[in-house]
Amino acid sequence: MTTHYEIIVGTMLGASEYVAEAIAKTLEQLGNTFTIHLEPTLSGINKDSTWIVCTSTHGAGELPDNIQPFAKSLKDTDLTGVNFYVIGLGDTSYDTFCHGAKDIETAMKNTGATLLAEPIHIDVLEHPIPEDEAVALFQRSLETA
Ligand SMILES: Cc1cc2nc3c(=O)[nH]c(=O)nc-3n(C[C@H](O)[C@H](O)[C@H](O)COP(=O)(O)O)c2cc1C
Repeated sequence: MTTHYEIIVGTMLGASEYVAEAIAKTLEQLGNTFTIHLEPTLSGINKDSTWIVCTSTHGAGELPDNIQPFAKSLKDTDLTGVNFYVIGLGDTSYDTFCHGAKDIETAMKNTGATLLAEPIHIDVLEHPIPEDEAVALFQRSLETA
């Protein structure tokens, strides 16, 4: 069955965008379709699709600027029935490792949306090319979801 995926990207320096593109390629090879959102807005994202939030963390554990308006708009929104995955990029030298991804996971759950698999948190210190690790882990998530 073909599934459409809405890939919501939070990025400052582009690494999460590369990860999103690699995930999209994998999904496409499996016969699915996708849209990548680099300036995500709630109204622009299809609620009948599966969502993937792919975001880094910046500042002192904050979400990148481009995804902050989207994250704020989740408050008081009902997304019951929406299924989602989370892929976070971070650096374990910060004690706020992947806090942005963790915050948006909580915000999504508070809307009533359903997390389909354990969130993926990639340490870019250990994986300087995070897309390879992300694809490997995400393929496992698809199998268990
Ligand atoms: C100024 C700055 C602050 C950062 N703060 C955090 C942080 O608080 N927690 C974390 O896990 N990673 C942090 N990182 C690491 C980034 O999340 C990591 O480099 C990531 O790969 C960047 O992805 P992007 O290019 O998609 O933004 C920080 C990086 C920079 C440059």
